[in-house]
Amino acid sequence: MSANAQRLHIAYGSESGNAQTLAQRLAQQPLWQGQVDPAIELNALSLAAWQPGGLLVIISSSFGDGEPPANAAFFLAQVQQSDDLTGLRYALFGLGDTGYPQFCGFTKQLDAALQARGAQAVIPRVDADTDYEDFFTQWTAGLEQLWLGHGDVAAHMLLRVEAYGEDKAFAAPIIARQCLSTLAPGGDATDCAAHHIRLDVRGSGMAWRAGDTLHVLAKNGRPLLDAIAQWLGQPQAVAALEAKELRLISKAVLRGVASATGHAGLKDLLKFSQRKQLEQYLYGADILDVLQDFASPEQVRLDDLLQWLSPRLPRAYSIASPASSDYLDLCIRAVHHQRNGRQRHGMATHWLLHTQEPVQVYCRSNPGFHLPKDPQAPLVLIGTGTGIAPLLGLLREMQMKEQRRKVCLIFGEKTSSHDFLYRDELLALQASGAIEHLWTAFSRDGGAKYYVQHAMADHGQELRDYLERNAHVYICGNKAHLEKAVAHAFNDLYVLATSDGESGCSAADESCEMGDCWTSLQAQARIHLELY
Ligand SMILES: Cc1cc2nc3c(=O)[nH]c(=O)nc-3n(C[C@H](O)[C@H](O)[C@H](O)COP(=O)(O)O)c2cc1C
Repeated sequence: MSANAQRLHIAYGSESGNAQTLAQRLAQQPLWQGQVDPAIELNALSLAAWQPGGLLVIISSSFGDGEPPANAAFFLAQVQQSDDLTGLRYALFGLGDTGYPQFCGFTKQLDAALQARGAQAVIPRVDADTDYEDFFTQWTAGLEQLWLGHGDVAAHMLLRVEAYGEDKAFAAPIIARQCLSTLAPGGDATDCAAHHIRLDVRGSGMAWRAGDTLHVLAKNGRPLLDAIAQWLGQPQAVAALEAKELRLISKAVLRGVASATGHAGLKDLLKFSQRKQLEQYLYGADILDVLQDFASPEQVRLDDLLQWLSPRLPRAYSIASPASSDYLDLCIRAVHHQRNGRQRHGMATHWLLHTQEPVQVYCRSNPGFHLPKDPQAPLVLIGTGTGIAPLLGLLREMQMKEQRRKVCLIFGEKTSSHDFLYRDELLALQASGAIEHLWTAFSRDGGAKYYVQHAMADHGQELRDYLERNAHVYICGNKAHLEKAVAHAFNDLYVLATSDGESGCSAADESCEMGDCWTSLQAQARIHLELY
């Protein structure tokens, strides 16, 4: 192509500068120097003055509700007013965010409008998510191939993130279930506390990064549906309630039941002053508990119940896999308890552990738990139980990107013999140097209780070294205790160091003004929390 003196015209639509930066970077590629003009805003491009033989390269974001950025809206109008654009050859790179319902809405609309008028896409349109660097690199390489006359590579390049969500989930088969806990001699699979689950998402175009969450739309278990139908005396309730949320009971449901029954105890429980008692009551309760405890079947109509209950809610799990791979790993804990004579288990967890059907899933971004931008920044990873999952995701993503950071991992669980989750993989990462320090805190290994905060205190000097080198701290685990315990342990690192007569910190490190190390780390956005 270069031999026949083609020209490349690069135009962008950009609100906050991302597309503009990419367009400018593209214009600077050495391959087409002398045959490219500086990148311009899309609105400055005149289709009436278009010279045949050029290649139009458009990089644009979408804004508002899938609309053009302000500096691109006029170009779309020009396209829409054109009758025939045959002979116009273009490549279109869309930037968007799958968090918006109209993902890449503008660039999809522009692509359709250009094609409808006979323009020819030399590379299929790109739909890129916020993490667009990889796509941009591949797309640029495709353009270069095209420029050199190897159009085939580019013509078959499909760089598209699919925007999945609650209304459009991906059906992912489960291809592995594995017990992560070492079972006691004679123990069976029901004693297994933590499980590794692998989902096959090949071909889905699903995008995520380590630290993101997977949302699972689980089905309600048949025993619960049957029991509610039996209580109501209405067999049709099974099908009617299938898509309803039967476990996470909102106040709106309780108000509905209270108004239908006039139950004084339930009305009391709904008072603001009773909010602690209400929280306790609802912990582990399902709608059948509420009906049995506060209503009789003749007081509740199925139609009313359907109105009170919300659609079933997705359950979120931390992803343990690196960015957008073929398989998506989870680490989940099986929870069981008895209440009102019925055996209970976590709805989605039970579904993931037992279903033979593909599971409806979609990813959601969790930017607060992504790897730090600075590729040198060391990491302090602290996780308890299944809280290891996103930390493992970060470690695996670093491996994939060949990032060498200093990493220390503190893992807490009950016993070393049963609960050292992902033991072999973690030890292998340590042996390879990907983890510099691996400290475990097994609380029930005998003697005094030993938790992650104790491991932190025992390795204070190493931790202070990490913090002074601007380490980022990632914490995942139990909402009730972990954050507080770890925050105290960080503060103590400096209090103790100072009382020992060591400064424990360099003058350059603000985090070392650490009467309050924790607050200081938070203010510097170096604490990343994922608590549940
Ligand atoms: C207020 C706002 C609205 C947005 N609306 C959409 C949208 O409807 N569809 C989409 O795919 N992305 C949407 N985005 C994401 C942007 O397209 C994305 O951040 C892009 O990288 C911005 O590129 P730019 O800096 O070149 O404008 C929106 C972002 C913001 C801040």
